[in-house]
Amino acid sequence: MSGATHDPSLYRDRDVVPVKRALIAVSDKRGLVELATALVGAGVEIVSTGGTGAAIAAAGLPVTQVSEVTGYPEHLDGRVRTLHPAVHSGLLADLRLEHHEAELAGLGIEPYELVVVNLYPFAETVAAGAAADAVIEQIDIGGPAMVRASAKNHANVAVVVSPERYDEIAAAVAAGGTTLVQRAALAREAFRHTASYDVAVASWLGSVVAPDQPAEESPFPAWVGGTWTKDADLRYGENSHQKAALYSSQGGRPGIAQAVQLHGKEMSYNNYVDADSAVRAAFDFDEPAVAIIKHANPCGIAVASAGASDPIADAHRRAHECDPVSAFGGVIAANRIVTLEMAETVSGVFTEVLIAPAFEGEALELLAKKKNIRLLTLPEGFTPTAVELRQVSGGLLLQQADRHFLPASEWTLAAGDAADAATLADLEFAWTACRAVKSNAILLASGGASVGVGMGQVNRVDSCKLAVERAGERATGSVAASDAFFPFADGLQILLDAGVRAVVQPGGSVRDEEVVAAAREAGVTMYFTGERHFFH
Ligand SMILES: NC(=O)c1ncn([C@@H]2O[C@H](COP(=O)(O)O)[C@@H](O)[C@H]2O)c1NC=O
Repeated sequence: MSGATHDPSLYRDRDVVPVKRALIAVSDKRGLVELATALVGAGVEIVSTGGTGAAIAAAGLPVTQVSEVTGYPEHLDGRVRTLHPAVHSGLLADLRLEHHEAELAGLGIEPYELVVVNLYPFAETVAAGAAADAVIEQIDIGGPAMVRASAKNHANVAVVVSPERYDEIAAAVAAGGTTLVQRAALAREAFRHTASYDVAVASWLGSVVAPDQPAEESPFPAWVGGTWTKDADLRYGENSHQKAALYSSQGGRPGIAQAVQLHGKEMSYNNYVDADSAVRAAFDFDEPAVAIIKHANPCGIAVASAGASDPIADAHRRAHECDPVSAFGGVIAANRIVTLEMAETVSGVFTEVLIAPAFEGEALELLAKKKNIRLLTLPEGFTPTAVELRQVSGGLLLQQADRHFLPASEWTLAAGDAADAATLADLEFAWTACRAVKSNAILLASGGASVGVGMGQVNRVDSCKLAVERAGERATGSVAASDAFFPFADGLQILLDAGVRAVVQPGGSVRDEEVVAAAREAGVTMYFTGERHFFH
């Protein structure tokens, strides 16, 4: 229980607070000298920690070292510097209260009206791969303590945690002081900053130094922290009556949210969802690949054919040919640089979004002539998501992303003759590509390109019908992949009747014998992978 009285009549009004004394301790020294110059120009006394004070003094500006205020040298390798009542009482005194003012004066402690702090670069040190002890030294203790104290006391103190606010704060100081509204906004920013910092520290300790369980028991920690900052309000959500916004995860790996838009109208909520699916599908492949997505499902997916003169253009052309009707208004992802040749084929089709690692100059120039297409590049350092989070009411599901594609060498031949190399390559392509198709998924492929996709049906028979119908004549001689086992022979029979020549599926149904017999009777090769690719 705090000792505060909370008697509203005791609080004196304080809106504009003139700044007479500022405490500055910053790791990131960008803009420091300019800010200090402005403050000194406005008659502000500056108190600073070692490195910050040295930088200010080197600029020829007057500065008081914090050790002079505390009467203690900075000690324990700098672990204790500002952690002292002479500092913290000056930050926490609520000068709206007469007795705080009197107590502070009695102790001979002077208040601060401005605190400028940014914290030790913890996340950057982790990212640089530093050893645990070096990382621990970068857990800032004194900084967050000052930030939190000043933010709590924003009735009296303005706290600045970002160099982006320096101009604004210098202007306020010069104009006579900070306003309560301004200080409250800065306090909000300050607590978000320390909260994000603590999440980063807690996550690192929980995953690197002291995992909750041995990794072989569970790769998932007992606690998951995360903070996200808003990038943009979107025009609307999945539908126009739903409001929506895009957030970036702080400290996470860069992904679709950080993609750079080079051209076109604002990205919509559905554009982001589909672009994410498209990128994920294209990056399931190591070889040049293109995925065309509609409503989170591929309507075409292909890798470059061997010896293609322009591999990514070839992959796109063949992905498009899978289902040109559905590709209208599609979202395309390429896992290689978009070439002029690919741009030429894309420009002939109405396309919502094209996202890729980069664009050749001429490709960008050509596509940018089209008003309706959005062109995006993936952020630097992009890698496919390794762990997926999904919200469920009241909680969150975490799972490792499905990026495990058993090669044909690990499959079991269940029916027919062993496939030749070309057929096996096609089966491997189909098996990988069908991961990107919502269950129940059936994908027919030929020559490293999908030719018919049956997606999202609540029984496998309908997925087979859909895949065969979409493939038309191309079903004959194609190969098929099924994301999970055939529970009966009926779905498979549809594929066999359509002329499919080889099938890959997990196997494992109680009626596998019936299913294998149907394949044998049709003289069709069938492999079991022993692993499925459900996708919801
Ligand atoms: N130990 C302390 O009392 C302490 N007080 C302030 N700091 C941090 O020291 C940094 C500034 O140090 P310098 O001015 O020496 O470059 C800031 O990031 C600030 O958050 C401290 N460092 C760590 O906890």
